[in-house]
Amino acid sequence: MDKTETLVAKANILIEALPYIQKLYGKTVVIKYGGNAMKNEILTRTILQDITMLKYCGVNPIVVHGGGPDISAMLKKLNIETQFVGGLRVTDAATMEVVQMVLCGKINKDIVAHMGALGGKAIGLCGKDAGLIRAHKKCAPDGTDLGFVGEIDSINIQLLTTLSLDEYIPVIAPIGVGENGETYNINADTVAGEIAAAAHAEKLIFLTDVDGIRRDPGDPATLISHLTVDEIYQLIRSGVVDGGMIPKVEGCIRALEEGVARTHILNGTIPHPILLEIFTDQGIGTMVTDDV
Ligand SMILES: Nc1ncnc2c1ncn2[C@@H]1O[C@H](COP(=O)(O)OP(=O)(O)O)[C@@H](O)[C@H]1O
Ligand SMILES: CC(=O)N[C@@H](CCC(=O)OP(=O)(O)O)C(=O)O
Repeated sequence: MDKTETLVAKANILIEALPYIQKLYGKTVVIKYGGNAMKNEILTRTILQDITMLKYCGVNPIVVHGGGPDISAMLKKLNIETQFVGGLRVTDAATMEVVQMVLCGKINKDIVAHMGALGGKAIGLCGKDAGLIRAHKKCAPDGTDLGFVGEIDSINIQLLTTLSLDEYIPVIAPIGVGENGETYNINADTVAGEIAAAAHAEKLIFLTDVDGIRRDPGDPATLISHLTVDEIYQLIRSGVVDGGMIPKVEGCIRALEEGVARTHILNGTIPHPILLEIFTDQGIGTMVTDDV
């Protein structure tokens, strides 16, 4: 291949993205970046590059991040025991302080700084900023006292719209604020689902540590590329979808209820998962929609 042919081949790759960019131009894409997918700095960089690239293509990404493993590691260092009930961390006052420090003080600021270094105007927020996520104490179905675990009442979507229109990329830590200023710990998947629903986003993407939903959770060859909401309910009932996957599919269902067209569960431990999903025909991972 001579120099011109190489340049034309490069240009063609860019041009292939055009129809996908046209479809998403000016639309909102909510991306949940899970703690289990955040472990490798080089891969994290490719994800933050993808998000920055989306913004420069005229798409409005909103990022919600997790950080469960980092919270657990910090609690362990501090000799604070941690317990999960139904996938939610039982959060007493001491745990809440650590959750807030790790999510808002460390992970949120690290993501914002990395995205800033890549040229993205990332702005770090938690639910306390301008009442972004209002919440009240959540009651577990079995009556367990979950402490400061929150249930979402409302999302200040106007704040996110304003920031997106001003070219910012909101990066949100999943902490809610109560009526009297209480701090609440909320599962990041739940926050992402509610924000996608409130924003009437075009897409909701969960980046996790598996390639999507599998018929046999231990066997990568059983990846399911498309599921409807009815099929998801069957998979939950049969125990195939379990543990940390449950809040993700619930987030998908919540977003679909509010008119979000497509929701996806993707592997965040491979390079450029977002661009691969958005800018290629085949897509990757599992797509959940409300019809066939
Ligand atoms: N049917 C399934 N297919 C794939 N993974 C599943 C399934 N059911 C449960 N899981 C589990 O869900 C996990 C992802 O959730 P989680 O660990 O909470 O990730 P994150 O930190 O990204 O939120 C997977 O690592 C896997 O162990
Ligand atoms: C109530 C509750 O469980 N909150 C989560 C918030 C962080 C989170 O959801 O992080 P991942 O997405 O990495 O799991 C926690 O304390 O771990």
